[in-house]
This record gives sequence, C-alpha cells and structure tokens, in this order.
Amino acid sequence: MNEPRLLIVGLGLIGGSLAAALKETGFPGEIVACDRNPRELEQALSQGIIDAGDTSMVNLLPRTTLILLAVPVLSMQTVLVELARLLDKGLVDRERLVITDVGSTKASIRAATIEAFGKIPSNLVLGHPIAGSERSGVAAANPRLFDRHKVILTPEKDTAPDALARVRRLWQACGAEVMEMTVERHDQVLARTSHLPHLLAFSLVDTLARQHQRQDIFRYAAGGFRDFTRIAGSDPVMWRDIFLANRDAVLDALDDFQAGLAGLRKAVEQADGDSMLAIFDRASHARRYFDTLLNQSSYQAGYQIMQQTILSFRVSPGGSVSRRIRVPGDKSISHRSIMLGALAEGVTEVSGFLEGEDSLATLQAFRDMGVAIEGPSQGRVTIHGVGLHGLKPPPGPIYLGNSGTGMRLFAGLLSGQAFDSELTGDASLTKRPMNRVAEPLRQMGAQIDTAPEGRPPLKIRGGQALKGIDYEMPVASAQVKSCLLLAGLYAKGETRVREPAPTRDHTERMLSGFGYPVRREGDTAILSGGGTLQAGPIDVPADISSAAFFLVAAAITPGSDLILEHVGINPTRIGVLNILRAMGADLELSGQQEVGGEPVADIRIRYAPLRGIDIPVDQVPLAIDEFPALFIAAANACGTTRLRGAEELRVKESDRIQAMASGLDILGVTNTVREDGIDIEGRAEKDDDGSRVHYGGGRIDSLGDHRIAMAFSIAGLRAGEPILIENCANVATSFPGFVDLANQVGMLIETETREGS
Ligand SMILES: O=C(O)C1=C[C@@H](OP(=O)(O)O)[C@@H](O)[C@H](O)C1
Ligand SMILES: C=C(OP(=O)(O)O)C(=O)O
Repeated sequence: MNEPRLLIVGLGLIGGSLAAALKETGFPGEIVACDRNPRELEQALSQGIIDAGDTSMVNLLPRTTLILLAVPVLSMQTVLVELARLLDKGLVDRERLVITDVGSTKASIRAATIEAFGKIPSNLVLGHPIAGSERSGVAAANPRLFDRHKVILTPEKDTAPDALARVRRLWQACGAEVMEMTVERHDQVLARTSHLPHLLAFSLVDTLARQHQRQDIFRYAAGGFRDFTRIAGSDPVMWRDIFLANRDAVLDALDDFQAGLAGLRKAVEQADGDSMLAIFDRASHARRYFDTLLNQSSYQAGYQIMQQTILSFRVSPGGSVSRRIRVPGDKSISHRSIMLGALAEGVTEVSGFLEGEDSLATLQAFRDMGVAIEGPSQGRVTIHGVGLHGLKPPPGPIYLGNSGTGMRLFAGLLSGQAFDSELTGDASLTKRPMNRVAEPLRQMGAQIDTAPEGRPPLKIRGGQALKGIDYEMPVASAQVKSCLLLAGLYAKGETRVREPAPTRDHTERMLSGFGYPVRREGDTAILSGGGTLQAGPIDVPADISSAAFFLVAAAITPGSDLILEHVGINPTRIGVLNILRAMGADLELSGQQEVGGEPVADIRIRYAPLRGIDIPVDQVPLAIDEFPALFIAAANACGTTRLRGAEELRVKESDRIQAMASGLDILGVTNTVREDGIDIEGRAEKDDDGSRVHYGGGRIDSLGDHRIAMAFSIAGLRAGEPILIENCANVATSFPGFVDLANQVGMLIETETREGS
C-alpha cells in the first residue's frame, strides 16, 4: 500500500479499529484522525494508533491520499459538505485522493454525496465492514475486528478502478475479505441480517423492562436472554440513524418477520406442535446449513473453509488393534430411513442413524420441504411423515454436500413431485456423472436439466406425469436402481429395473418393511406406482463400509483381536468379508439376527498373514466402497492382488484407483494402474513373522475423499515412518468420530489443522 497519509474522520469503534489494525500490519504511511471530541483523539494518541489528531479537517488534509469517513450515518451529510468545501480550496492533491466510508446504510450516504458534490465523484468508493460490537468508542478499538470479516464495497459504474483497488487493499491489509454489490442490494441484505435483529433486541429488552415484574425478569434472565439481547446494548444514536436512513428496506424485512411471527403465534395458540417443530427444526439447523451452502462444501469442509484451516491426520507408525467397538450407522440405510420416513404416513422412529454429513444433508433437505423431524440425538431421529404427496416446495436449491447417494436418490424422488427443484453439491459432487439417472428418468417422463456432460446441478421440473419403464442398467449401481424405484412410486404402471450384477438392496427391503410391495424376478426389481408407505421403526445397523477400515486394520496388525458389534451383513454388502477371507483373514461372525429387515452380526477379527488374490469380479459391486481399505490389505499381503471390473471406482468422491495408487507410490508399494482396476504387489514375505514394517511413510493428499483418508490412516499400522494425510475434513461425511475410535483401539493418529491458502 502506498498511502502517505490516511485521514480517518470520526474515531469510533470502527475508525479506531481500522487505525489499530493498520498500525499492527506496519502501515507505512501516517494515520491521522479528525473527531469532534478531543478526548477520543487523546485516547487514540495514547493508544499509539494514530500519529496526529485534530477537531477539524483543515490541518489534516495536506498530504492526505486516502480519507475514510467513519462518522454516524446521519452526520455524513454535514461532513461531506464540509469536505467538498475544503477540497475546492485545493488543500489536497485531488488527482491522487480517494475517499471511502464505513456507513451501515448506503443509499442515504450516496444521496448525501450527490448533495454535497453534485454527483458521485469517481474517486469515492462507498463501503461497509460487516464487523462491529455492542461496545463503542475508540477505547474499544480492536485491531482484529476485521480479521476474516467481510467488507462490502458498493462501487458505481464510473468508479475509478484504481480507487476501488486502493480501498480493497486497505481492507485486505486488515485481514478482511472484500466483496462488491450494488447499493440497493446492500441495503436490503443488511436490513435483514443486521438492522432487523437489532430492532428486535431493542424492542424485546424495552418491552420487558417496562413490565412491572421487570426486576424478576432481569434477575432470572438466563443465557438465552443474554445472547439474544446482547446487541440491545449498542449505541442508540447510531442505530436511530440507521433506521432513519434505511427505512424502506427495514420495513420490508419487518413485514416478512411479522408474517413469520404471526404463523408461530397461531401455532402456539392452536397447540399445533407439528408446525412449531417444523419451524424450530428448520431454524435450528439453518445457520450451519447456510454457511456450508455458501461455501459449496460439505459441512465439515465448509466449516474449515470458513475457519480457513485444513485438517490433516498425522499417523505415527505402529500401534495395535484390540477392543470391542461399534462403528456409526450405515450411511445407505440412514439416507433411506429419512427419505422413506418422510414419505410415509405416520411417525417413523429411527435409531442408530448416522450423524454424518451426507445423511444430515438429506435430513436437512426434507426439513426444507416442510417435514418435521426431531433430532438427531445420539442416533435417534423421529420423522413426522407427510405421505407421498405431502412435500412442500423447498425455498431454494437443495444442497447435498458431498453425497452422490443423496443426489441420485433425490433426483428420482423429486421427479415425481408437483414442484420444481434444483439439486446442488460441493466441488467433488459437482464433478460426478448424473446422466446415469437423468436419462432413464427422462424415459419415465421426467424433465431434468443438467450442467454440461450430465454434471450437477440438476434442475428438475415438477408436475410431470411419470410412467413406469423397463430399464436395463448399463452399470451395476444401487443408486440408479433406487432412484428409479423412488420415481416409480409416482409413476403410472410398473417400473422394472434390471441390474447387471446384484447391488445393495436396502431400498427394496425398506419399502417392503413400510408395506409397499416390491417384487424381485431374477435380476429385476419391480414395483408399481400409486401405493402408500406406512411408517415403522428403523434400527440402522453399524456400517460395514466403516467397519471395513477396522477389519483391515486388525487383519494386518500382529496381535490384534477386535470385535465389531451389530454390523450390517446384508448379502449385497459383504464383499469385503468374502475378499478378506479369501486373502486368509481370520474372521468370525456371531449373534446373527435380523433387525428391521436387515441382517446384522458381531464380527471378530484377529491377525493372520494375508496373501494376494485375484479379486472375483462378482464381488466388486458387493465391496464397491471398501476397495480403498482392501488396497491397504493388499499392500500388506504376500503376493500380488489384482482387481478388475472396477471402473466405477473412478467416479466416486475421487478417482479412487488413481488416488490410492498415488498414495501407495508414496509409501513405496509397487502397483500398476489399469483402466478398470489395479495390481498391487503385497509387501509381506512368505515367512513374515509380523515383526517387519512393510513400507515407508510420507505426505499423502486424500483429495478430500473420506475413504482415501481413512484407508491411509490404517496403513500406518505397518509403516516404518509417519504418514501425513491431508484434506481429511470429509471423513465426517461417513464416519464422524473416526480418529477417536481409531485411537481407542490402539492406532496412533493425531489431527492437525493448518492455515489454508
Ligand atoms: O445406494 C447407495 O447407498 C450407495 C451405492 C453405491 O454407489 P453406486 O450405486 O454408484 O455404485 C455406493 O458406492 C455408495 O456409497 C452408496
Ligand atoms: C461413494 C460413496 O458415497 P456417495 O456415492 O454417496 O457419495 C462412498 O461413501 O464411498
């Protein structure tokens, strides 16, 4: 920044904090301030945040290149008129000068500018830092006030690009993220996000303070009251000015709010618990949801982008694997429990629900479509079903984070609704192929637009009459099958889906459990539209795909003895057990039973030397998500393991063949990548007594794919050096608590966060 002199007019909290922030960053120019109150100037001088101060601008203008107006909104007019007068006197080099402000409303300040200058000067850039505090005055100045906060600039068409760039740099130097919008948009957005909440806080506190039991009210006021009303302690003059200046936008926002409040009042009056629950649930999740939506990321990764950190796992070599544990609930079944529960008649109680980001995104989507859902709380969710035709239009695009299952199943379900919808997701999901569902859905009569090459977002036109089709799937995909069966619920006639190889059948099982007839003829699943679903309890088993990491961990670690409880062993999911057994793993199943139509068992696994195998092609769809873990088993086996017929792995959250091959290369495990698979040369030797390490360590990028991150975490058990795995936030999509559980069984994983770029 090359600003020989910055003049701050109005030394309140914002002006003072800017001065303090710039001083901390080593701002090379002088910082001078003008304020009507000499005590504020003395205070700032004694804090060392300004170099000089004066109660009038005249003496400070010479040599000034940048002026920041930080006076209250309604004083802006007077200051601007005075400034225009002084500038006409030639006190300053006008060619070089840039003027900006920090006012909380922009239309009124723009009008004041035109009044003072006769037009909006091209060197004037209006702005507003979205940061503040209920405290005021320069004594409360905080050099970190703008750090990672947003600053909105509202340039006009003929604003000089250089002036805009210099104001941008000023804020960026204080750590702020600078964005641009029009004056009108700014005022509307701020009316809702800032002005309305302040109005409510002032009003609530004032209303309560005037009631005769006020002493008791304030004596017993708890955290909720304090949180909600903190901002009622803000500067009254400043806020009066804001409401005078932004009247129209505030009134619009207030009208919307009053309509919402009236709805809630009615629900309370009529003891309408379902309506209240729907509103409270939506609201209680909305904040986090919108943060992630804005970041176009999964919940955790979005949170990290907000915090500008990157999560890594540092895995120390060695460790042990013994204990009795239960991994979180099955992701596929959790998605379906919410979907079918919402579409059923009656109340569905779910236990064992996976509180991972993918299934939570599905849950949020139904809340957005008006379904009242309680929880999740420790795996319990209560869904107040609205019936097959009871969903309401969502208020905007449905955001599914990282979840391919979510997007493909929703595509089918929403094709049958009366309303339009749009499905979006994070950067990984946006790259995944959706034509596999869009094309057959179109054959059923759905209207779906995709981005080029069949990528998300999907735009689905409601109100289409669907008809059943007889569809032969080109790929063995449970997501495609489930998508078409869900659309089939809304279609006229029979929907028949033929699979080239068996894929997970949770949709069929759960539909049957909810009393909806689904037939199977050989390799074809069949249902007819027009029925109803009856709610019933769902017990979600532990996810065999999550268990797989621990199975492989125990299988490769000498001395291990691990029991995994209540794992789903649906025959369409047990490829990982079959493959590990074929490699020589010591596996025992006990306590087999059926819960809610899904078989479960406890699985005990102990160390035994593994050998490389040719993986039978028919096992591929039955173990599709477990290959990253199985590749680590292969790396620790004796001999070569060959996988073929697994091209689907290339279109998961990452290209899992390439991502695993790159990581194995770093560890020093020889492998050959094939179009549809991989050959992995196991590092164990024939007489392996379990004491040798099998490979080295290094830094591996998981590419944001949860299963790649977890696979290399277990690889550490037989590594000779630490493994640093980067980009691990998405582990929370399928396996929240993975690191804690891994460490409980004896693995050695630490999490690290570092600043992102
Ligand atoms: O239906 C499901 O719940 C899933 C099906 C599989 O995907 P495909 O259908 O694309 O094989 C699997 O990879 C995914 O994790 C979950
Ligand atoms: C592929 C996976 O999930 P999805 O397709 O739902 O993103 C997975 O969990 O490995």
